[in-house]
Amino acid sequence: MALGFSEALLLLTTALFAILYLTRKKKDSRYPRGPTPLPFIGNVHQIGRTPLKSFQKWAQEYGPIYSIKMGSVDTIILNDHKLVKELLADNATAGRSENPVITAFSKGHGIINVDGPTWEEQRRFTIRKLRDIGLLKSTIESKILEEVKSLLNVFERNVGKPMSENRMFNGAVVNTLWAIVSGERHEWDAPVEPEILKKTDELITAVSRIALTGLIFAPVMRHIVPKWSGWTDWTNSILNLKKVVDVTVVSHTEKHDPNNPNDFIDHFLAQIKNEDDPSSSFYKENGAANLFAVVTDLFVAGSETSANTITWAMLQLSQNLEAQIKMQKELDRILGAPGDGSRLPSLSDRPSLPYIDAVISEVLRISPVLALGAPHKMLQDMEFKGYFFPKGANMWVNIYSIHHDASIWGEDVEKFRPERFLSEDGTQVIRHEALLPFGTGRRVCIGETLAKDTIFLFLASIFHKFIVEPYPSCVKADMEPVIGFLLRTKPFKVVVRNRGK
Ligand code: HEM
Repeated sequence: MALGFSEALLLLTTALFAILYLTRKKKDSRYPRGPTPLPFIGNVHQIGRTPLKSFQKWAQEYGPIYSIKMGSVDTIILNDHKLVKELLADNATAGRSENPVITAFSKGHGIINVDGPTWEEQRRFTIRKLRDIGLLKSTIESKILEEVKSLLNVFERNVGKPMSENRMFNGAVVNTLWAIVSGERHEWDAPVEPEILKKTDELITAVSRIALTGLIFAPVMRHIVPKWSGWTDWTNSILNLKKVVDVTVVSHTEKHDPNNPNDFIDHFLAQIKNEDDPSSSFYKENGAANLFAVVTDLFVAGSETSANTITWAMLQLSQNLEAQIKMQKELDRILGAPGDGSRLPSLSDRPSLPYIDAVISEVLRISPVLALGAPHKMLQDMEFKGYFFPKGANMWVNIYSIHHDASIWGEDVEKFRPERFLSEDGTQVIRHEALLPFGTGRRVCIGETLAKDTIFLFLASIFHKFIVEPYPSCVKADMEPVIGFLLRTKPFKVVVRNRGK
């Protein structure tokens, strides 16, 4: 009897599943347990529309270390801050995924998406140079304050009008980073948007799209549905940003004075010029490729994360007027009452402003914008507390679940309460070991200090000058995050009033 098409398809699929099941590689019995995966898609279908809740549910079911399969990739999820700190300090966990969608961005260069000698060399150099630039007289602080002044003007022009959260801080944050990297400053609030801002925005939109279509978990889609999956926009946006960065690099090369570096690109060019070791990641063309990759890494890692965190702070403070007023009283004590006699905050005021520090920690706790950090890859087999982690497996830190664990933070874990980061008399900031918004260990974020300085100066300046209230339709805003490449707020509006008048 001849088989019909659907019977043949069913037979073929069953046979395929059976072959996959029988030939699957047997895992070491100490490999972490987890929900049963399907062939090809793994556990992707079980993650659903509320991934953070699915991850939390699995942690309750399988414990602080469990495993899932993202497509065909073995992925270990860590949910306990003490275990995370111990594990991520070990070089064996410091690799990065070889996902072709992600590596299209950097092709073996830069910091974020590479491991091995290139990563070590580029990371060490970038940390050192960001610190050096921060110590120079034209400090990072003055560059941030330039942007703060522009932002205050925008707020001033909008007093009494509804202001949408959408892209409220992106221009100012990208400009801060661009000023540090290239020494150039653009009017981001000008009628014609600067190219660097436009292209960074395009790239971030493209990243959000590939997070939504699932391209990262099923890279094969780039060959089958390149447009729909977001692959075409993703690769185009990389090329477009590269063109803008290249123009700036060329103009820096033409004017380059190795004895007088002014910005990050100048420092990098001097390093390339002095490098005579062919195995170095600064050597000739390799150095040039790393320059582009590191500059774009700083943008991608630094701009949306900082801008989104400031947006979360706006939302929380507009919804929690009591905390906002406390913050303003503290600011008035140090900067003077808002108005003609007062001044802008500076980084040296920070130790005298513990409440703001506590507000920033609480925002980073409740809304860690990189909720699952950045995936790590096991560089070698590892045995750890009775578990076995094989070389090549991915490892994610569930920062969100650690930050929302009632056994660590107490029953009011979902409440915005900056006081949890203050001593009883309110004068000292408490550093909590389970607060990990920047990750930890060998791969910890290199921009933590810059991000905290930026967030501090932006919030202190805005809230000293303005009262920020919810727009009437947003009085009880929905605080649930929108999940994509980053945790974002749902759309909301605020109205600002001048405090000094
Ligand atoms: C609120 C702002 C920020 C947050 C929440 C944040 C968070 C993070 C996290 C969770 C990681 C992953 C750590 C890991 O792999 O375990 C990371 C990595 C990184 N961040 Fe940030 N970040 C922020 C701002 C910045 C800024 C301003 C810069 C640079 C100017 C930056 C540069 C980087 C780089 C280059 C990496 C990769 C480090 C590596 O792979 O070795 N970040 N960040």
